[in-house]
Amino acid sequence: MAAGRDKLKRARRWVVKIGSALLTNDGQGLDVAAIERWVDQLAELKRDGVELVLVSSGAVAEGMTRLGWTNRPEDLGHLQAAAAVGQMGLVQAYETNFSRHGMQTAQVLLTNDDHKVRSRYLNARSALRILLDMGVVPVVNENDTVATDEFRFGDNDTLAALVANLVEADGVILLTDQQGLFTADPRTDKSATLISEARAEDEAIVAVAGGGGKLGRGGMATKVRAARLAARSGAVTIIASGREDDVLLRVRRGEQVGTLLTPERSPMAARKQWIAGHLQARGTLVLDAGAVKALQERGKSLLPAGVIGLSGDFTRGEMVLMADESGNVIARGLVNYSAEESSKLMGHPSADIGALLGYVSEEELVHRDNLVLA
Ligand SMILES: Nc1ncnc2c1ncn2[C@@H]1O[C@H](COP(=O)(O)OP(=O)(O)O)[C@@H](O)[C@H]1O
Ligand SMILES: N[C@@H](CCC(=O)OP(=O)(O)O)C(=O)O
Repeated sequence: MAAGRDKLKRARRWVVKIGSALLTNDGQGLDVAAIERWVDQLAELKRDGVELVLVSSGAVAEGMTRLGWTNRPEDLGHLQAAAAVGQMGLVQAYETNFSRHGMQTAQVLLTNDDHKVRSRYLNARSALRILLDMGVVPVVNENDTVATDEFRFGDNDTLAALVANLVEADGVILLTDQQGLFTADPRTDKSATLISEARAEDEAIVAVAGGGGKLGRGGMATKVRAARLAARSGAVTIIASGREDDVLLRVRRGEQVGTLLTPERSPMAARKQWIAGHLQARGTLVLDAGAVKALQERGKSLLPAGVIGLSGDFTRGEMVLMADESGNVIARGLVNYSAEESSKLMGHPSADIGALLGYVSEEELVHRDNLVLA
C-alpha cells in the first residue's frame, strides 16, 4: 500500500468536499438518496474517530432547480439569489441525515475575505476548531450572497483547501463525478486513464487537468490547485467518485481508490517551514530565563507569565520574534494577542486573562504549534 494511502488510515481530521454535479445529480435536484449514503459513511468515519468538516457545493444548482430555471443565469444577482434558495435545501438535507445518527451539524458560510483578513481568519479558525472539539460537523459553503468576486471565488475546491489549512486537516477528500484525475478529460477523450498517485507539486498533473461541466465550473484544474494548497499545510488529497459505493470508507481503509495527491512534508513540518520562512516579524517579546528554558529545552508554548517586555505594533495572528533578556532571538511565532493586549497580559498567569481583558482567546501567548526555535 502506498505511504500516502496508509496515512489516510491514521488521519485524524478530514475535509470532505462534495461537488455540485454530484449533489444535484447533474442539475436534476438534490440527490437525497446519495446524500443519505454519504452521511452514513461520514457518520461511520466520525464514530471511528475522524474529525470531519464537510464542504458542500450545490447551492446554486439546487436553487436553480427549486426556482424552475433550466439555464444558469449570467448575472451575479441571480446567481446569488439562486444560491440563497438552494442553500436552505442543502443544510436541511445534512441536518436531517446527520441527526439520524444523533450528530449535530453547523452551517458555516465563508468568503474569500475571511482568508485574507487575518482577524476574520483567526475567528473562523477558532469557531471551526471549537465545533470540532464539540463533535459537531461543520457544513461549509461559500457565503454566496455577499461574495463579490463575480462568483469566481465560487470554487469550493479552493475553499476546501483553505479550510484544510485553517483546521490543519491531514486529509482532503474531493468527491466528484469522475473516478479521479485522468490523463485527459474522460468526457472528451475515451482513451484517458486514471492517475492513481502523484505528487501534488508535480507540474505534469496541472497540464492534464481541464475545466468542468455545466454545473461545476472548476473541473480538475481547481482540484489540482486545491491539492497543492492543501499540501502546503501537509495534507494528503484524494480526488474520487462520490458515486462509487462506500467510497469514503474505502479511502479510510487505504484502498486503491481515486487519485492520491501527496505533499512533500508532514503537516507540522510544513507549518513550521511556513512560519519560519514566509512572514515578516511585526514585533518582539522579551522572555525571562524560565520562559527561554521552557521553549528551548521543553518545547513548550509561551505563556504571558514568562514575558517581561515587548516592542512593535502587532495584531492577533501576526509574526513576532521572541528574545532573551540580552536581545538574542530564540524563536519566532504567531502571537494570539495584539501588542496592546500582550502588554496588559505580560507577567500574569494565564488564569488572569479573562479578568485582565474581559475575554479569553487562548491561554498561550504563542502556541507551540505556531512557534519555531531559532
Ligand atoms: N484530466 C481530467 N480527469 C478527470 N476529469 C476531468 C479532467 N479534466 C477535466 N475534467 C472534468 O472535470 C469534471 C469535474 O469537475 P466539476 O465539474 O467542477 O465537478 P465538481 O462539481 O465535482 O467540482 C469532470 O466531469 C470532467 O469532465
Ligand atoms: N457556493 C457555490 C459553489 C459552487 C462550486 O464550487 O461548485 P463545484 O465546482 O461544483 O464544487 C454553490 O454552492 O453553488
